[in-house]
Amino acid sequence: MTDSVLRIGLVLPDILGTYGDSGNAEVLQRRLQWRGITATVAGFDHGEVLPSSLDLYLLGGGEDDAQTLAVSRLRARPGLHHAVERGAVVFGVCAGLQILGTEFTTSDGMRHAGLGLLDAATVPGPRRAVGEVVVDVGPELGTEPLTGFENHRGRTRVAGGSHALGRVRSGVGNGDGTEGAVTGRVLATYLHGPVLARNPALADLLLAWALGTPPSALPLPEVGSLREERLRAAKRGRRK
Ligand SMILES: NC(=O)CC[C@H](N)C(=O)O
Repeated sequence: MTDSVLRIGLVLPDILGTYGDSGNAEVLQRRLQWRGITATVAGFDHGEVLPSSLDLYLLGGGEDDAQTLAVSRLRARPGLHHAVERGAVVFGVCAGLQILGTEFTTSDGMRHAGLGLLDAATVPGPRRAVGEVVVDVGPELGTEPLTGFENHRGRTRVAGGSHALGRVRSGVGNGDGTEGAVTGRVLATYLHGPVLARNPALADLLLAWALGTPPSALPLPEVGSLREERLRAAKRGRRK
């Protein structure tokens, strides 16, 4: 972070951003603003060059074709890799998770190289995973349980260079009981929502990484009660 302004970039919002994932940028910006910290949000469409100088990058979800186009654009230029080498924070959702991994196979059986920023490989599952998810976050990150909505066919195996974000209490996630993947400051999940609106602790974890220090507490009781309600709803609607 330079000049006391945190710079947030939406990566290819024209093709990656199903289920309002671009709203994650708004959540981060607003949570900083409430603490008196200025943040800028800029979107970089697929015709534009993605700068490597930003503090925090967001990748949303997308259909198979959209994510195949996205990965070809991102592999053609080293912007995101240079940013990660500089210590920037990267947050991916669903297709974003799959793209950040080493490789993914789409529903048509085509295998595509990923960006290799996470040690995670994705193959199609037997059916789409659709519904509410609750995730118990691993002790490495230690935030409260996450809630979100998933809609994906891919199943992801996290290997030794990354660790899972957590374990699913309900829902499918990666498909083997785990959810998401993390390497350093690159973190990804299957959860839509926008997930950072539903899980402020995760938003603040990303902000702590980007700021280099945990942001001040932000007591918003209504956000807490909404979270409790969603956890209860996920329990009631638990999938078999
Ligand atoms: N919601 C998404 O981003 C879907 C990702 C991917 N196309 C899948 O179906 O697995």
